[in-house]
Amino acid sequence: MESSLGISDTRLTDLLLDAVCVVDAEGRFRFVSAAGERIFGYPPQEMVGMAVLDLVLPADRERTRAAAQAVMDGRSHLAFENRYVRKDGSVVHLMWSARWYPSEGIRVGVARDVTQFKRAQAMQAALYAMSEAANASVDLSELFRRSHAIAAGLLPVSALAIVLQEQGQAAPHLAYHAGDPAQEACLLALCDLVWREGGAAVRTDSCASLVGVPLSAGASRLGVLALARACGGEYDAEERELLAYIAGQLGAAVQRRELQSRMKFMAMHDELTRLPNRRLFHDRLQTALARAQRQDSRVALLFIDLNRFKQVNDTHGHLAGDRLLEQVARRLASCIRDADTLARLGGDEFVVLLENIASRADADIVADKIGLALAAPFELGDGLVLAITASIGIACRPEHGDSMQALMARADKDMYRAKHGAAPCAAS
Ligand SMILES: Nc1nc2c(ncn2[C@@H]2O[C@H](COP(=O)(O)OP(=O)(O)OP(=O)(O)O)[C@@H](O)[C@H]2O)c(=O)[nH]1
Repeated sequence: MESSLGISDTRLTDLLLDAVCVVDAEGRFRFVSAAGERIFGYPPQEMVGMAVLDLVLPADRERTRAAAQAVMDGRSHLAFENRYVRKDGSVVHLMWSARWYPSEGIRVGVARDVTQFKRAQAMQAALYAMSEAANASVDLSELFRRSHAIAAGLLPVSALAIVLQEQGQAAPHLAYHAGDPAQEACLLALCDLVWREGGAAVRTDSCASLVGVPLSAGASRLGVLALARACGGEYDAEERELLAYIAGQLGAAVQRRELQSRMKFMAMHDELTRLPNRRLFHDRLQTALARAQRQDSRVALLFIDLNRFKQVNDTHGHLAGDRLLEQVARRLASCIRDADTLARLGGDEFVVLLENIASRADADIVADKIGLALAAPFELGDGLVLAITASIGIACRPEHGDSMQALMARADKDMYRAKHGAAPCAAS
């Protein structure tokens, strides 16, 4: 057919970026314009005679069948969206406008490739969802659960695994796995490969198609995020790119969270010995006293102050002093039970909180144990061996008071007397 300009309609449609498709009543292509090759990946002549639905992504077929029926019932359809599988197996997102011509028995549809737009939309959705998850979730496992849900909303996922490299650990450990348990082993093997080689990897196993991407933030390698899809082909380049994007967001969130928990730890612990600091100790003591008052139980405080520690610093240097404090902390920790609290109040002062003791004698036993533990010489490196002593003061609830202030003051006073060779405070 000629246009009023004397150019054939077909040559005009060939100029369009959108593909014009003419489909017969049986749902077979009768004509596809030149843009069809770019959009569907098939030369237009090869598409003639093919059933439309055979090219539609299986998940979208039912919707597409219903939309085609609506068009054939005379309802023109604008902006219907579905996905086709291109000749090379990749997926293209299309937006259609279509009309049925009853006298010719044909349906004419114009297909626009909106893949780039959809991808940008998906990335945007992932960005929002991930940043929301990163800020809202309370802990890492909740963040991982939400990231899993976001990934599953954008990609086919039958199982997901996250491995993380913790500080001081030799190798990354499994931090999260959800989905088909049968796929855990192959996901872990892929995580191991990605971690060792430092780059994204894909693998097709008997159980699934897998993809793994590094989790990192800046120059820090944090772990690996890996997905499995049980059926329906492999992850294409676009899906891998989307996953890398999610991993980038997740990596930044994990790093932020690690930083937060490190800061939280540092606010409550002593940097040198990693023991609870004064602030955390006060919290624990308050809680212990409240419990003791409820249960009418006994609590003891042991104040431990090293004797002439300043001399160690002055004679052997601050580093030797630090090493000595670290070793003292370890020896003190070995003298108490898990339920007791050992803290460093500052400098060379430590404190032990004993809960649920039967009598003052129990506190004396621990004090003797500490004296013995500290009596053995300390090897501080470079051949330096030192012996030290400590002064210990004891206060017990209820006999020395019921408040934190009263017990701390009493234990401090008792320690001072011990240091200066005076007899312990008289029992009150
Ligand atoms: N190496 C090291 N020294 C510290 C640290 N914190 C405090 N100090 C030092 O510990 C010393 C404590 O001095 P003092 O309180 O006089 O303790 P002392 O020498 O044991 O004195 P007495 O308790 O009276 O026997 C000071 O020299 C502080 O500078 C630390 O983290 N590392």
